[in-house]
Amino acid sequence: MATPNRLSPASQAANKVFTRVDLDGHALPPSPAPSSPLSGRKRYALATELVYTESKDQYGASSIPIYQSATFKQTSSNGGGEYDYTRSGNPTRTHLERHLAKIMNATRALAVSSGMGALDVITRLLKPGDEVVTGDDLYGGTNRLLTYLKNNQGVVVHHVDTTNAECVREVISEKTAMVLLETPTNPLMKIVDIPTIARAAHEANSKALVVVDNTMLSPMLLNPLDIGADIVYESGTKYLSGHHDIMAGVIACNDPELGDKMYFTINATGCGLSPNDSFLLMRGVKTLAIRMEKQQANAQRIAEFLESHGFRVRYPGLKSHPQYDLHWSMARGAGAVLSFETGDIALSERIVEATRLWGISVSFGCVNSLISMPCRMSHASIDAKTRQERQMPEDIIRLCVGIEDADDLIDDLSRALVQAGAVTLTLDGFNANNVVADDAPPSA
Ligand SMILES: Cc1ncc(COP(=O)(O)O)c(C=O)c1O
Ligand SMILES: N[C@@H](CCSC[C@H](N)C(=O)O)C(=O)O
Repeated sequence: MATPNRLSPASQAANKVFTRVDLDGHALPPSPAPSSPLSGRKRYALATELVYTESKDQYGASSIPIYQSATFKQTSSNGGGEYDYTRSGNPTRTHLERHLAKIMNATRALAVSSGMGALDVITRLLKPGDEVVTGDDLYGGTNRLLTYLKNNQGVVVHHVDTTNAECVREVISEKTAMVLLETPTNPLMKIVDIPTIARAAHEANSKALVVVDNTMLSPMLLNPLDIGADIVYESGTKYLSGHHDIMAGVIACNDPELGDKMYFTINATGCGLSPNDSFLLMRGVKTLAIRMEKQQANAQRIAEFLESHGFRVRYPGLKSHPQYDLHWSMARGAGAVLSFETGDIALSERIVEATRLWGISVSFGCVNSLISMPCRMSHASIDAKTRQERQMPEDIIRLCVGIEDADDLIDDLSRALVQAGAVTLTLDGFNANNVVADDAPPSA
């Protein structure tokens, strides 16, 4: 990372009205929001905090205006205004970031142009020779970026089974600069013990950064910063926005220095979230609680439906999930993504293609329900050999459950299962034709 500029006396004078400046000498808006409970006011329940904002808008606008402006006029030749250029800061984005800091239990939040953009900002904290410890069941794009860093930037990346804290301990050392975790993993829905791994990482190297990708759960269901993480990030494209109409990424932390370093990268590279997308993300966040509640209730019903008909279902809301207790020791809900296996790749393809209500699409967290085959779609950037080594079943079907009527979703899925030949009809209903053992490979 480039050495930060020192402030010239002129900039110091120009910025004297601001209490904090960034690594480049720009004034930093106070974070979190003045409406934050960290400023001493009563903390409401999360569903309330998601919608509650205090705006100082000159006309009392109830919703943050979109400051669709690249530049901001200054009142003096020294500059020094709170905003000068949207790459460096924009009032709509700042409003969103303050709100995010509040709901992510952080003192600083940053909004960028995608979830991968967020991980790019975070991994720029690394330098050649640094070691990263991460999972062997990761989102495909995360795996791709880490592979790039390994091949081109001299970063050493260890992929281990992060669902087994012992496997993580074995590779953690004083050289570990970052531990990058996802829970539940995408798409195998495996659970990672954040507090135990964070403790092990910090014991080995007090400067090691524990980073958690919280995309699958959102701040509605988990606050990784409260249980040992140093940085949390998520794809705002998913639950936070909820409608698949924007790409966004959010990052949050409690260490001001870390926050400033990441802000430096955002300003230096220009990946801050646009004013219009900041507005849309802010609007989406307000309905997070009600969407997540409905999506989760639907997901639970669908997981139980599939399991009761003999499918092997991976969902932390099911008691049969091998890490059910661990998940619920950290999280407030199971989320709305689940996966199941059929034992046969062609059969899975027929099921996916036979659904009508379920859109064949990557991504999750949207109000609409989606169905996909991760090995062909979201995780196709992980090569087939690596997928096999990581025991990712090629026949796995991922369901990302939306807010539709649960009976309609179940009816559509039932029809698709019958049409695809995945089940045998009996007088009592139907049952999966193939019972998938825990470690059985799917037939091609
Ligand atoms: C778990 C997870 N993390 C990060 C990302 C990256 O987010 P984005 O698509 O917004 O770049 C995704 C999906 O794309 C994801 O599923
Ligand atoms: N073609 C895209 C695939 C995006 S996958 C989006 C999402 N994270 C998911 O899991 O569905 C790419 O190459 O990144």
